[in-house]
Amino acid sequence: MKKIAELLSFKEYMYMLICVCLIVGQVFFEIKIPNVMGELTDLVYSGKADISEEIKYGIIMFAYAGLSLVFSFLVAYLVAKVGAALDRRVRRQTFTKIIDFSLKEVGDIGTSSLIARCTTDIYQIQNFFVNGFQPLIKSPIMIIWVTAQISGANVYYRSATITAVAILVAVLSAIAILVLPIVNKAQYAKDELIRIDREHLDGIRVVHAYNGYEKQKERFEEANKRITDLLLRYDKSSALFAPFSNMVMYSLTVIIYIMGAYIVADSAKSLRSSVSNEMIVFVSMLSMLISSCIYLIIIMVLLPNASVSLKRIAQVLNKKTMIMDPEEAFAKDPAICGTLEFRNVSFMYPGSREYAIRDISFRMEKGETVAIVGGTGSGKTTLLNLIPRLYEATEGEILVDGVDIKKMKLKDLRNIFGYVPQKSFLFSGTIVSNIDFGDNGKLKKTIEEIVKASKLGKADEFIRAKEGGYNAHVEEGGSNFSGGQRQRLTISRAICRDPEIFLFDDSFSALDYKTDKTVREGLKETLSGASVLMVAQRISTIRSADRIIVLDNGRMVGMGTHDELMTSCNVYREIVLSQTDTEATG
Ligand SMILES: Nc1ncnc2c1ncn2[C@@H]1O[C@H](COP(=O)(O)OP(=O)(O)OP(=O)(O)O)[C@@H](O)[C@H]1O
Repeated sequence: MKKIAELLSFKEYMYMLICVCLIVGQVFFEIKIPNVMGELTDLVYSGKADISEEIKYGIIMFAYAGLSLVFSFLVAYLVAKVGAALDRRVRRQTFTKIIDFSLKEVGDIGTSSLIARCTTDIYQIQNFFVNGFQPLIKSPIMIIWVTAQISGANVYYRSATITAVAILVAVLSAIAILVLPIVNKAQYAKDELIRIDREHLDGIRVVHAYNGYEKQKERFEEANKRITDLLLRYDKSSALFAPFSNMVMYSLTVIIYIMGAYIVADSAKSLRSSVSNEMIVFVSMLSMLISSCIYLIIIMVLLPNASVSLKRIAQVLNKKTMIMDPEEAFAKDPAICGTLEFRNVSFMYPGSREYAIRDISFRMEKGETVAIVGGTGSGKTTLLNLIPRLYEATEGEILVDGVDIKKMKLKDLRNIFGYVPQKSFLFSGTIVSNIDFGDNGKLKKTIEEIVKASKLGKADEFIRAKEGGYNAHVEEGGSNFSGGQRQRLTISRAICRDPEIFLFDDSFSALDYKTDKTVREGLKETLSGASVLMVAQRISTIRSADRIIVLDNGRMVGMGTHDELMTSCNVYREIVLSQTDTEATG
């Protein structure tokens, strides 16, 4: 809450203050109306009123009602203005926070939940603020003011009112308390629904190819039913609000009229007009009092929705980012570049009890090409992900250019690498915006440099063949490109970054053997200064590496050249033999 409150500017706080003043004005004018009505009734009973005087009272009441309406409109306008600004800032703040999250924090909350929090939860908060602010401030003021006004009224009226209000508040508050856990569950059930939708869309090819509709429908239906049941329970509980409140209000009005009738009958004839007048004014005040109580309680029903959303946003904003800049950053020596060292590095995924990699030590010199090979799940990707600190090593040290990566500014560290992930990822935009992506602390790339990188990544030819060439549109996830084309574009992106160290995570797997070879040779010739750490499954891809690291079950079981490992490392030899002769020998 504090974090959200901090997002408002001084000017916006002033707007809120003005709103409060306007609401006080609104209440003042609304309360004036029954008082004027009382005076008019007195006048009518006295028999001294002429029509012009009655019209005068009518105009006064009309003016009060009009002023209250204008004030209400001004409040709504200012609140909408502040609400829109708040909405925008909460959205920005949440997105900025998520951008800083490491894979661990994203995993902790879950991608679908993060999407829901950035969209529906922020909307709930904004909606509550815009629609709830006015009644939230106005109702208590109205209740206090009206109570003060009717405090001098007949003791029977007062006792009946106090009893009715007490019943109303107790019952409606109990309903509101009942509703809170339902809202909480419904919000999380929505996350689950988004997760299923997302998964279905991501895996749509598999669903179609495997006729998996029924299974998907079942999963969706299950989650959908859960959310419908919860919403139904919420609606059923909230549905009691209006009828119950109306019942209390009408019953009380009837009770007051019955009491009034007895009181008038018992009064002296000369006092009857003023006693009936008191009753009429009291009933008008009463309707204001009860409707304010109802508004306040309706707000209490909407509040759980907003407060759950607020809590979910606060969880994101307060989540500690585990991977961040050190307090005192270490500037690396510019003369040393392209070296990488692992010192007894181990890593365990959050929530896992087993090490994904264990006690890894090696050193890569500038300009060297080191390949990592190993069976499925042996820890190759994990090892690579630790270098740009996508995850934090559990034990040991990783040094880049002689500096512990934890002591470097994240931006400086990541500027050193050209990272190509296992799954080629393209952003929606153009080819140019995808190749020239991010910031590497150097000058913005020229189109010539982008083309040069694309030529090296063997992407230039198909880019030119595309309609629009380098400005061709890239759809979400790069879905209008083939797997191989996506891989070449992501390789070109890494080359364009002009890094000291390339990190390739099985980045040549979707290329045919010839292209794989040409790209690697091109890289070696043109970027002879850059070091390369590459994960690859194909022996033909890694065979010419200066050194090959063999992983097995997270442990390093061999290191050396292809020929050395063929004689010294069983695991390596088995991998080579398991591949066809053509693949193994290139
Ligand atoms: N996010 C994660 N959470 C928990 N465990 C994980 C996670 N990612 C990977 N693992 C586990 O860590 C181990 C190493 O996985 P990793 O992806 O590094 O293997 P890999 O050698 O790259 O495999 P492949 O060749 O199949 O890509 C595996 O046992 C895997 O199940």
